[in-house]
Amino acid sequence: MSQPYQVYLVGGAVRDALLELPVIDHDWVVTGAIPEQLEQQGFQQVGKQFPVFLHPKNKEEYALARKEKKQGEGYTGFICDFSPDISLEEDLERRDLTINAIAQDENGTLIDPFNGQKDLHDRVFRHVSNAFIEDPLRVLRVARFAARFHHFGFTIAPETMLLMQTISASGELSTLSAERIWKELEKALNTQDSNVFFSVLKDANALDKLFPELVWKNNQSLVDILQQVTLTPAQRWAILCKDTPLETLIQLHQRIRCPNQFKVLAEQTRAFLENQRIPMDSVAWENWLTSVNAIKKPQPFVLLIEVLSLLTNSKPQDWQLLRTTIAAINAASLMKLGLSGAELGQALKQARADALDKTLSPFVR
Ligand SMILES: Nc1ccn([C@@H]2O[C@H](COP(=O)(O)OP(=O)(O)OP(=O)(O)O)[C@@H](O)[C@H]2O)c(=O)n1
Repeated sequence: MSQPYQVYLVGGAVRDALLELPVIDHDWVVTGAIPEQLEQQGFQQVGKQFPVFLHPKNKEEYALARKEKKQGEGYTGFICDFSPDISLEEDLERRDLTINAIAQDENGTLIDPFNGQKDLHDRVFRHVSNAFIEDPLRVLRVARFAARFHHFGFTIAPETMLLMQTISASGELSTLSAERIWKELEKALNTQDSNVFFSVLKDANALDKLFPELVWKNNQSLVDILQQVTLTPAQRWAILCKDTPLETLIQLHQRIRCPNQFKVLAEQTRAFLENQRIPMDSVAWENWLTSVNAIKKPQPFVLLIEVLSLLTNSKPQDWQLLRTTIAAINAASLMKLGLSGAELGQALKQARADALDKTLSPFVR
């Protein structure tokens, strides 16, 4: 007969509930079980190296309690032990921060062997154990949590910052994939204090290693601009990249495999600031023209105008006038002028570019 096993809620769900924040993802850890027991209950295994199972109904993640031993470089070089005698404490000990190493059993009782509740109360990010340095991604995670919880007044424990600097000095950051770096960066850009992400990386001596191309000037005016509540993550990225020369920015975007919507806006913004021009994507144009309310449903062009307005302290020419002008520039109106074929296409492009230039003229130096 199978042994009974225990299930605990862990990680972000417990932390966020204690901070009275909404909880979206639930991660569970299971002790005293072997994979077959969970499979018999309809759980589906998803991770091979780290045994993680999906709940048959709610699809939440259940991981077998585990201990790892680092054998190689980076995040992947682990030998993993997930035998059923691994205790909850042993599992929690290998987690990144004390505030992420609090578990809750099925009765709602908190199990907190590393005093995560105290650190939550004192607003401190503190590593749990020296296993922290075995995963270089944690430098980015701490920087991202620092941005997300900045308004709560969190600080990084000096001994944890020392470990982050140790990771940076080890060269292990170079083992992180572009996808993992982007994932953390994108989450940081979703917070209003995204500049904190970069200042923490700088303090950890990781900024030059992770984003050597970025020319980032951490001053109050940048922070004030980033604090605008209505900014989208892509707009924040464009603002953070404003001092990076266009050529270098293009290289950075290629290296980190930046998604198009972030890349285009940041490159267009920088091009304007350098008084260069990148031809506007015609699809973006059409979208903008056809959207009923450009503010409610921001299109790339509108996002660009907003960013340029903030960075240059100027206002664009009357938008409504631009919309009317551009709406009037369509194939039918140009055909009336006797244009057709390639000539018509070219004229259409030119007329739209002229109208765009006129609207954006206040931003051109
Ligand atoms: N490199 C990592 C990644 C994750 N964890 C542990 O796994 C938990 C779940 O990870 P994840 O879902 O990535 O992050 P959350 O802490 O839940 O935070 P959020 O989902 O809000 O980003 C973390 O709380 C932490 O205990 C860790 O120790 N080291």
